[in-house]
Amino acid sequence: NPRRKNLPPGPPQYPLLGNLPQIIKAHPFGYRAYHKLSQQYGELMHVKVGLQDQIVISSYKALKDLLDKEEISGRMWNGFLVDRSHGKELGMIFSSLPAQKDLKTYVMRALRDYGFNKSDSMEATVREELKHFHGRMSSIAKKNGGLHRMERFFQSSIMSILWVMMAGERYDHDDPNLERLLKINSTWFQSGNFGAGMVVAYPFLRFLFKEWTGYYRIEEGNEMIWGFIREVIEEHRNRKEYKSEPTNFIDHFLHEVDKAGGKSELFTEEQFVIICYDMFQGGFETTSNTLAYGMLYMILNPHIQKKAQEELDKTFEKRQIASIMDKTKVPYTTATMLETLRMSNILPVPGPRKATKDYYYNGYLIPKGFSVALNTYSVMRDTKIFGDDVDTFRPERFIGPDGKLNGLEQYIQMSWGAGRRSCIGDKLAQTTLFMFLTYLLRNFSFHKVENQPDPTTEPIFGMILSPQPFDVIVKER
Ligand code: HEM
Repeated sequence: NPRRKNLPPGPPQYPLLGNLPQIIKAHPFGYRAYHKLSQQYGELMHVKVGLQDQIVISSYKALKDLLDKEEISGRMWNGFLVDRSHGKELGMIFSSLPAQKDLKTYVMRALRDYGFNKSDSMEATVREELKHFHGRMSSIAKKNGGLHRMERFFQSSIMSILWVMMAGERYDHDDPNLERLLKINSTWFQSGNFGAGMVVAYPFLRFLFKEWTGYYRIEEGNEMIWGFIREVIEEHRNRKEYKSEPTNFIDHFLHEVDKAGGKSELFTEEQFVIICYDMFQGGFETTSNTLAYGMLYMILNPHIQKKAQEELDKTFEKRQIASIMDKTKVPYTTATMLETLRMSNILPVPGPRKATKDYYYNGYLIPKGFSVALNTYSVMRDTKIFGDDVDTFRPERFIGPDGKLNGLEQYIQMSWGAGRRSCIGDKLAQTTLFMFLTYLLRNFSFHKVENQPDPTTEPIFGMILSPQPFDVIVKER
């Protein structure tokens, strides 16, 4: 095939296996394997993951140049993703249909009416959550000498914040519905093990080896989440408020569904179920795990924690909750947050794009139908951008000689993708991270348990990375 000679370089392929042998040999975690292989094959690399052809983009420049191109603004939708939405291309994250664009625009506009992406109301929601969170942290500090096992610790707060944006009401930490939702999400995410990786490589395996591929967990998660959202819809329908003046996103959508009277492909209940699914999956595990990593890096680097606390003590009163506008007042703490995002990089290879048409870049062909992977891990570990010590946690790299942020922050923005398929939650995520981190460090301190080995920063591998559970001593300051 003459077209193939224009493909980007990549390792030689084996029949049926494609490049799986080289990928697995390079590193058991796919994203690190891509990092290693891309150092050999370049910023655009062609690999075959089992039966799936993929172009891997591994430099900041190529990502920046390519991600906003319409030709690669589709999203891969196969295997377990098809089952997630009943075999139909629905929702915002995984659909490549023209309707996705309209739906995303609608969701962002509608959510905005209820505070999403509006600085004041977003901060008010986070502030409210932090007030409750303080109580939780205080009681931890008072018990067992402050010893606490950090495991999915921030999930409930982050879900509460998201729920206020969507449903207009807050869940208490011990609300059984919140607990259910948290359990549902963890079921789905924990299925992202090696087996699920094999399901990506060979989608049909999921039907043959449900147990081995972990696919039964995905099925279980799907059932639970659809059920949960259907109950929410029913509850909102029974309340009937949506009929007159919707006061939250869910009611707003139901209002639109009724108005459309079955004539719209956007406003259907089935579409709504998948939108909620998208919001839970995109908006929840990501920010929570980044925050957990933040805590971990603080206990592993007490000198950095101390330096950030000194800066915060000079700038904020105890119990004062910072605003994202205060970022420049506390450059070192902001740099600590950026370094946390860089090092934890919880979505090192996010849900792949798909080329919907052929596209040429620097003479290389990205063929229609190929999957396109955004290898942000290679950006976050690029020694030409961040210096030789990319594997060290060092916030100073974001600070210039004048003591201010030096502009390297722009590279961290790639954590949220770019172009019309970029993340809708980057602002909420950054606001939450900044407000939580500043508040936590101003009011509490975090320490290693004496005589225990250092907790590892190696992640639990999954669709979204998370730190392994670790012990911490929390002290109120
Ligand atoms: C640390 C936090 C987060 C990270 C690192 C992150 C990262 C990403 C990335 C890399 C993408 C794909 C971008 C692309 O293809 O160009 C994405 C898409 C998306 N994210 Fe996030 N995200 C985070 C938080 C959130 C939050 C808080 C929400 C919702 C409130 C959210 C909702 C979404 C949605 C709906 C999409 C799909 C957009 C589309 O396909 O058009 N994310 N996110």
